[in-house]
Amino acid sequence: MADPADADRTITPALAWEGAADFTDIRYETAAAFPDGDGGGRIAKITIARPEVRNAFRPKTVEEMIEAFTLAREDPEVGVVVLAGEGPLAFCSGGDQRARGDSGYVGDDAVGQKGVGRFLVTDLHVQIRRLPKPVVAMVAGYAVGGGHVLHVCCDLTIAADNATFGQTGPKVGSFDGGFGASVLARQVGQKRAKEIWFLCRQYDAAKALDWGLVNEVVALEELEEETVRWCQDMMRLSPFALRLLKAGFHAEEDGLAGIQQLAHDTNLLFYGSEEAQEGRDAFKEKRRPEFERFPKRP
Ligand SMILES: CC(C)(COP(=O)(O)OP(=O)(O)OC[C@H]1O[C@@H](n2cnc3c(N)ncnc32)[C@H](O)[C@@H]1OP(=O)(O)O)[C@@H](O)C(=O)NCCC(=O)NCCSC(=O)c1cc(O)c2ccccc2c1O
Repeated sequence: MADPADADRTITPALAWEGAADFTDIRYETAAAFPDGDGGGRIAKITIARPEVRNAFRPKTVEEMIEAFTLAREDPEVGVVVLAGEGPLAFCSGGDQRARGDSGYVGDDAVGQKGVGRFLVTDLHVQIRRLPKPVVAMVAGYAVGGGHVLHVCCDLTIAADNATFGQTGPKVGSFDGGFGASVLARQVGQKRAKEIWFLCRQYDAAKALDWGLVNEVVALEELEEETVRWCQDMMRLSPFALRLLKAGFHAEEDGLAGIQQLAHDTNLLFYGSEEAQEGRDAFKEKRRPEFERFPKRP
């Protein structure tokens, strides 16, 4: 049970967030990363805004998150994305059990899902893994069930002192044997990942830090300030280097799909070369490409 005293604690806002799109279940906001003008770019923040159910997600919530992550990806100003939950009590409590049908989660109003059970959150996991910008989970309170899997899928996690982590699937007749198990095992090791899933215990922030499940633990009040500091540090670095690093980390873990992303990221670089441009120009000019001009590098 959440500590009732936590309900009166407030996370200090660190940036002047501006609403950047209208959603029902989430908020999508962006802010200048360096309000003092000491750098450029923006940070995007996606907040699950259903505190009455500890930020559990229904199909519509996931649909909106997918749209928001697409907005963040496509915005050339945005360098880092923060994923958060509304309020001090929960990051996310996983799938909304009231929307759980007999063959997945069912949405009444979500596009293309009327009455059809799905695990749409799977698409969101893949999207976060593929997003060519760092994604930081900012965890206050509970990150449990599918909410725990969400933070596992993020690149970094900054936790508040009241954060509580755990998987609940086997308690409620569910499990995530996808990234929820495999990526978790990469993060904390097989024995601990199996413990988390097989015993369904809850772990406090100190234990999560000790296990390498989170990157940093701070007072709840300072959670956003600390998260933004980490984002600012990344915003000062080469975005393409970070993109390639993320793809590199996932290349092996995500199998052929991971290698594909890394390979296509190298295409982006190759297209900028004279050698690649010679191929394109020769085709357009209907002539033989002069690739002999380019070195056969050792
Ligand atoms: C998160 C809690 C530990 C918090 O406990 P606390 O005592 O602080 O608060 P309450 O229990 O009183 O909750 C307040 C209020 O919120 C409602 N609520 C909380 N979580 C959910 C939820 N997930 N769905 C619906 N409603 C929720 C709760 O009923 C209360 O409402 P009242 O009207 O009674 O006031 C604790 O709440 C808790 O343990 N929650 C459940 C956590 C859980 O089991 N989540 C689901 C796991 S399964 C899952 O998430 C999942 C999702 C997927 O999309 C998958 C996809 C593919 C494979 C697997 C998937 C999967 O397993």
